[in-house]
Amino acid sequence: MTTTSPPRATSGAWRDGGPVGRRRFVDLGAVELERGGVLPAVRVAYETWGELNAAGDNAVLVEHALTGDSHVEGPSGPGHPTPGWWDGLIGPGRPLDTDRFFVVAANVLGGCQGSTGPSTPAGDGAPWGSRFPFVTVRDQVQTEALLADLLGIDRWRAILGGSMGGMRVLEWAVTHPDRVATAIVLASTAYATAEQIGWCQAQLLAIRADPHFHGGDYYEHGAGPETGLGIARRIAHVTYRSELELHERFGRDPQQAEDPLGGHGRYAVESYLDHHAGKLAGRFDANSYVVLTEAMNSHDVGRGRGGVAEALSRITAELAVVAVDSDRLYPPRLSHEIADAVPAAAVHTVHSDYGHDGFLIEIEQVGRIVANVLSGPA
Ligand SMILES: CC(=O)SCCNC(=O)CCNC(=O)[C@H](O)C(C)(C)COP(=O)(O)OP(=O)(O)OC[C@H]1O[C@@H](n2cnc3c(N)ncnc32)[C@H](O)[C@@H]1OP(=O)(O)O
Ligand SMILES: N[C@@H](CCO)C(=O)O
Repeated sequence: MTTTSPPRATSGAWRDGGPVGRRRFVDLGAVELERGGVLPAVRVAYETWGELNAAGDNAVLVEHALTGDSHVEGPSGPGHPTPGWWDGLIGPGRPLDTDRFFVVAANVLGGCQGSTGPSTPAGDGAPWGSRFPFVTVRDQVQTEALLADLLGIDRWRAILGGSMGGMRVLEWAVTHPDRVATAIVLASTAYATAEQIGWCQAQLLAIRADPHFHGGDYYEHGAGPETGLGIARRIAHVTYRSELELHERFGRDPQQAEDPLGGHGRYAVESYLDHHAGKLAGRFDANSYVVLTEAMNSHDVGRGRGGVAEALSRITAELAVVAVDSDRLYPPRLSHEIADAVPAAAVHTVHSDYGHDGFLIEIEQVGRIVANVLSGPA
């Protein structure tokens, strides 16, 4: 196997941590971080579908977005608090055809669904909390490269993902061009834009201003910063949808019998956002939200590489860039910027009324694009 960057340190023996439901765990040892320092004893949770062939050249990596996890496909159950977030994409005869492909999905470094993150124990047994280091998208990809090594995958047949997942796809293709045959980047960008960073600032402040945040060391307290996390989700969720969808779906309707003009009642859209806030606060760790949001803000494939265009020129993979036409958070111009820098890249458009979340909702269109891109030989 060859890599284009020197391997970073790993230490300690790898071991398979055994399954929980479909989810398996590997201990990767220590991972050196881009910003300095080392994360010791990194563990990654992952799931697989299908079989790795004898040549080891049929593996596909699916990269999840901010609040996703390794459970791309299948019902909820032990180890899987939610159903698959791209349910219908993986299986025999499906776009990620398990008769052809060995599909892998891992929970991201810094996450809260089995991989090492702020809520997992540090060496002293207490959760990392505020001590968890700053990690970048490159650190996350480096961790996935170590996982690939351990799974015996020298080169991915394809890597695909949307939003924050698309950031990791691009970083893979730029950092390890010889390890990626096909890259599919959906609803994403080569760098976090000023507006994206701006929306994230408000979300981070909402979490950090929650009195239950305790600087990130809230685990030993009874309550965590659910209110701040919920406000962050409300802000983010509006950016994930389109103005027209919200208008046509909710308009100025009150929530059932509530009276918004009375000072206490809610509009239906407020109730909808309350619902999404409560759901996320019930399933996601606020510190992970902070760590992953800061990682997204750090995203810039051009950093230290002579700029974005220079970095993208390293890509040798077949590159498909997928834009959602109503996406106001990762607008289609950002997909075209990527494609413009990679002469052989193809741009595909998903038509959706739903905005950025269209990459999760428009599963049939996404599936058709994925199947089409993967229909040929590597
Ligand atoms: C199913 C899961 O949770 S998968 C978990 C992992 N998820 C991920 O990784 C991706 C993150 N997920 C998401 O971002 C979102 O859940 C999406 C994109 C999948 C949601 O997309 P959509 O299917 O369009 O759902 P939508 O935004 O319309 O929300 C539907 C929910 O809002 C609720 N809702 C709708 N209107 C209202 C209202 N006026 N008041 C209160 N709740 C409302 C519905 O009852 C429904 O609740 P439920 O999801 O608990 O059943
Ligand atoms: N709704 C998605 C969008 C992030 O891009 C998530 O929560 O992961």
